[in-house]
Amino acid sequence: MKNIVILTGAGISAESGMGTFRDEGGLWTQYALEDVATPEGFARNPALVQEFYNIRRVKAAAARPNEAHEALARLQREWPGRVDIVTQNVDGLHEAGGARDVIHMHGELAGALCAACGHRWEAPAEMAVGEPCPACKGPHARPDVVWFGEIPYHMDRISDLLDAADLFAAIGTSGQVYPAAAFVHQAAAAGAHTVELNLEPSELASGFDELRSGPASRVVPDWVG
Ligand SMILES: CC(C)NC(=O)[C@H](Cc1c[nH]c2ccccc12)NC(=O)[C@H](CCCC/N=C(/NCCC(=O)O)S[C@H]1O[C@H](COP(=O)(O)OP(=O)(O)OC[C@H]2O[C@@H](n3cnc4c(N)ncnc43)[C@H](O)[C@@H]2O)[C@@H](O)[C@H]1O)NC(=O)OCc1ccccc1
Repeated sequence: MKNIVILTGAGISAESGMGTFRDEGGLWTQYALEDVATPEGFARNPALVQEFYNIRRVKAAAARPNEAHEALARLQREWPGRVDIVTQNVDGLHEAGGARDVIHMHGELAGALCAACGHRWEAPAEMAVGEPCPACKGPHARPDVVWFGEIPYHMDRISDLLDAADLFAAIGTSGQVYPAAAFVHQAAAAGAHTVELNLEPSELASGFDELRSGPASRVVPDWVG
């Protein structure tokens, strides 16, 4: 039976009030990516970075999944083959919508990571600068998210899933950030049928076999059927 791999981006959570990065009024119009989503930015001004993620963590905790998240969870439950969800999003809305085994390739707002010893634990709603690590007691806590210049999580597992995909779908992503933006090519090379579901065709649209345009809360349930 067909193996389905689904890549999601900020667009799937837009209608849940999470905003996106590069659209009108997006996060990267309010903050400089270099200042808040790079290790160098964290070293320069950890207070600004913690503020940036504290605001998003509180927002994500209050957000509700939308019909797109719920439709993907239903597909996972009802499809006789594999359905793997790989997300670039750091919110927990896929799980809140009922999905399981979601692969967070860019980390999660709900997680804290010790930059010194690598220990991971559940992040407090508001993480302070110099938040102590419960393991090494050092003041090196950071959000457990993947910043630019850092290696995304679970890349080997994702690569194996792409090589075995029969159907690849990208939902709500602009295709401007690598290595996620290259997944469609790896899946296509493995013989997968590829479909992009987005508000409007992304920069990568020509690389897909099929395009479905419109708000995720409508086009994803329609696509799942
Ligand atoms: C800017 C870009 C050029 N930079 C990169 O790609 C760099 C690499 C790089 C540097 N220079 C380059 C030059 C050329 C190519 C690549 C590079 N990448 C990295 O550094 C990555 C690490 C990148 C991760 C950075 N962290 C994020 N987030 C976590 C933190 C946080 O969230 O704060 S990235 C961040 O932006 C990414 C893309 O954003 P999208 O989700 O696509 O959101 P966007 O706003 O852009 O688009 C929204 C879309 O939704 C649509 N939409 C809106 N509303 C709706 C709606 N209602 N319904 C449907 N669709 C909708 C819109 O039309 C739009 O198309 C997301 O992944 C998001 O997580 N690491 C790495 O490469 O390591 C080595 C490596 C490589 C291979 C294998 C191993 C190691």
